[in-house]
Amino acid sequence: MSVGIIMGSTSDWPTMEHAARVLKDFGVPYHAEVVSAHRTPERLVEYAKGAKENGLKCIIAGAGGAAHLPGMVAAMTELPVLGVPVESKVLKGVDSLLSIVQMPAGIPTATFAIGKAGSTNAGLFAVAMLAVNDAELAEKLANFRKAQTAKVSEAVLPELD
Ligand SMILES: Nc1c(C(=O)O)ncn1[C@@H]1O[C@H](COP(=O)(O)O)[C@@H](O)[C@H]1O
Repeated sequence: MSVGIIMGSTSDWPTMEHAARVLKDFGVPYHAEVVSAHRTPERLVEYAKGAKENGLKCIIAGAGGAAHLPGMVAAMTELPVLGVPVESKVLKGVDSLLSIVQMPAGIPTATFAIGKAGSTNAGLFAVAMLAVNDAELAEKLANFRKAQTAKVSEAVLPELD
């Protein structure tokens, strides 16, 4: 049981490391690497076609700008692909978001929020999918949610002067 994390460039790591952090914290094995539909198209084909037999259960794919990576991976595997739009400099990630979200019917690609929140949630979503068939992981996820709720409930706002 392991999760693949891929990204179009090393420059995406500050965003994609949040997905990796979630998986690490939940004890889910993952393998992160750079694969680009544009810059390493042959590597992409090899990665996507071999993903299932290499033991991956799902793939978290992050990319920025003309973010074709998640959709192209989804085109070549039946594994669930979770797309993370990385915030781009010029268009603030709206380009990445729209590139990932508007897939043609037949090749579903889950799309998360732009940036850190999306990457974190993609990690949590992968955990939730794996937890369906893993009672120990399901318990960890339930405990995480309880702790999060408690933290928010106990939050104290500052008094005004
Ligand atoms: N969107 C893609 C793909 C792809 O979709 O295959 N490959 C690289 N890129 C994106 O280009 C941006 C700039 O990359 P550089 O920082 O390397 O110039 C990154 O956000 C990357 O995800």
